[in-house]
Amino acid sequence: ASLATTFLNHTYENPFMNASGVHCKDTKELNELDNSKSSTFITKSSTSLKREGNPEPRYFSVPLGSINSMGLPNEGFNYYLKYVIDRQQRMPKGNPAFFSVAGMSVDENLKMLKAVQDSDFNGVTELNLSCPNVPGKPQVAYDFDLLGEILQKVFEFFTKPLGVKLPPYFDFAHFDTAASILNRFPLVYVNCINSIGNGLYIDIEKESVVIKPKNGFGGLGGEYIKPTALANVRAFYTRLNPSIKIIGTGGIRTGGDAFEHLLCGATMLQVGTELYKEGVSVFDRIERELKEIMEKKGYTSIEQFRGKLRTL
Ligand SMILES: CC(C)(C)CCc1c(C(=O)O)[nH]c(=O)[nH]c1=O
Repeated sequence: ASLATTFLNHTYENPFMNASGVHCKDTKELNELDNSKSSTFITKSSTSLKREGNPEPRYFSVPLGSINSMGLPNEGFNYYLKYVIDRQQRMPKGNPAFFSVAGMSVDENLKMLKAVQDSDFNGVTELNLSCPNVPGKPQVAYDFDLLGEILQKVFEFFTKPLGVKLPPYFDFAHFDTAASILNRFPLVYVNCINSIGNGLYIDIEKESVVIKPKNGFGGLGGEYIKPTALANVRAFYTRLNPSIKIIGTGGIRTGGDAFEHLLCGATMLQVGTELYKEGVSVFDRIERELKEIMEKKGYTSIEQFRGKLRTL
């Protein structure tokens, strides 16, 4: 069975890569990803300037996943742009890399995207729409008027491949409204989902929360979020123009989880929490497990079952 995956006219040897934010903060982590069985990588969402992020503990692994309130710690936009452009020069035939931006304001996002547009970067850009809005208003992706406005402004000048990272939605009216907005723009993909926002994990022995920022509230990842991730992948796969691909992120721990995301219609698959727990060897394991499942079912390629989820 082959895991070959064509995405944006490039054939990757497999659909797997890291989720932004995990194992992608500096050159060491990015190089390790690039030399792993991950088909490519995405950088930590960058802001214009380097950010320390929130006080620690700000990430905590738990039996069924993870909780985090990192606060966008990153080396700054120029650091990551330099990394991906140096890599293009080092490996002109390398798989296209992904570059994530998450400005703290609409203007900061536009400024960074203009810089990407004017640069030699020839990979894929991901706009993290969980980026914060003005205090008191929900994140951009949950403010539908602002969602349309920011994409309108971006596509007035951005002509390189652009995808968006979406938080989970939980209501059909939200799936419908978000999809109707996204369908208006020449996006190359939507990435479903970001962590489920503002969960709370408690250590019963200490009768305490486990992360310091936000009184312990943080984004959930891992097994907790797979059903929500699958639903969002399926909801957007069935609502968006076929030209807008789906990247499946959320709860991918085994080859079976990957198979389920592909059944829902995902093209590329991102691994976050499990990569944090296992390190880059997670890609070897998940790829082996997915191949075993495909062979048992008689599939030789992913196209034979992608999107073919049955209903009753
Ligand atoms: C939540 C934000 C800090 C606004 C964006 C960065 C981010 C973070 C983070 O840096 O805290 N964590 C996530 O699970 N998803 C994200 O998109």
